[in-house]
Amino acid sequence: MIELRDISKSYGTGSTAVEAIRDVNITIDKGEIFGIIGHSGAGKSTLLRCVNLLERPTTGTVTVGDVELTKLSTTQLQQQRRRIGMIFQHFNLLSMATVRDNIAFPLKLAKLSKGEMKKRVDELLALVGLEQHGNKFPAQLSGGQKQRVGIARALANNPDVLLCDEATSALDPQTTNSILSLLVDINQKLGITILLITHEMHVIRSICDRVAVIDDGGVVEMGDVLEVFLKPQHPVTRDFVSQIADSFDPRELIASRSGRLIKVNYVGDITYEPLLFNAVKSTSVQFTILQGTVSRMKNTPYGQLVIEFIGDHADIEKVIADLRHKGLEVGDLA
Ligand SMILES: Nc1ncnc2c1ncn2[C@@H]1O[C@H](COP(=O)(O)OP(=O)(O)OP(=O)(O)O)[C@@H](O)[C@H]1O
Repeated sequence: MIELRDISKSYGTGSTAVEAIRDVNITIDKGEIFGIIGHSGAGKSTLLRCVNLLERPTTGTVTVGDVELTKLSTTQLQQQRRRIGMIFQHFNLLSMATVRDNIAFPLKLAKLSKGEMKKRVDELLALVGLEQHGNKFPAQLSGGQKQRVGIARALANNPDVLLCDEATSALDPQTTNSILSLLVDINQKLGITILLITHEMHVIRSICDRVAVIDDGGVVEMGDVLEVFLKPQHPVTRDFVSQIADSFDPRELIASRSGRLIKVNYVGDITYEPLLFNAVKSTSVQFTILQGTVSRMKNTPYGQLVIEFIGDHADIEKVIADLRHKGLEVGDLA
């Protein structure tokens, strides 16, 4: 649905030039929720704005659907932008217009009749749960409600793609979660492809299918959220993962424990099965859980444990082999 090929973007020229994006290649499938995460200044906004050409890349091509946007005329580009909705951190609503008029704004540009416009605004108000608030002004709404207006406006022309520019960064945790649920709902009901940028790993973990980590203008890691989250390779990725992980490093225990310390990762329905108990019960091995997380990423349960096994070496090997056979990823803590 979205293809960014060899994208670079520089601001300024000569000795003051800033290379905000360098050689980025990302392909996003139809119906995916794709997240781009990076620290402040990494280039997230620039990259997102390259997708609808609010920023024109210095080099490279942008294709949305089967249309290469980078080679269109201004008029053709305006037409194609209707297929790409966008929401913003600070909502960007018209303060002097009611909720209904804010949502109707892109419909006016698309020259819908009054009747069609009313019908569509009613549908959109229902979709984002604001049926009771159509005649209010933005100043009379909470942050979460303002973002719902932003989402309704972005969806007005039935876009194929929704770009989200730090859409929950100005919201408290509870409101953030309600907006994230709404985005998933929209993705599932309407099949819209969502591309979001964020500096919060929580956002990625809650709703994204895949993630790209960017640092200093380049992609340093990309893949399925589960894969990247459970086995982060790049220091910047590890940094983001640690935002939602236990800050205690279990390797500090190695010197003080006499048993064998093992790290176990598991994903999917086996998370809720008594695999550890079953693996040790016919052996002499005892175990202690030293650290553990059992949680969910989007809809997938997963667990990460650090376990101390005490017992006969051969029996411990047998337990490890049994766990691996059941699909768990098992390795020594090192
Ligand atoms: N219009 C501009 N002119 C010059 N430099 C710019 C411009 N916009 C962004 N930059 C520079 O490009 C780099 C990337 O900025 P960008 O805003 O894309 O990062 P970001 O990851 O979105 O950061 P933040 O999370 O703080 O918004 C930064 O070094 C920034 O100073």
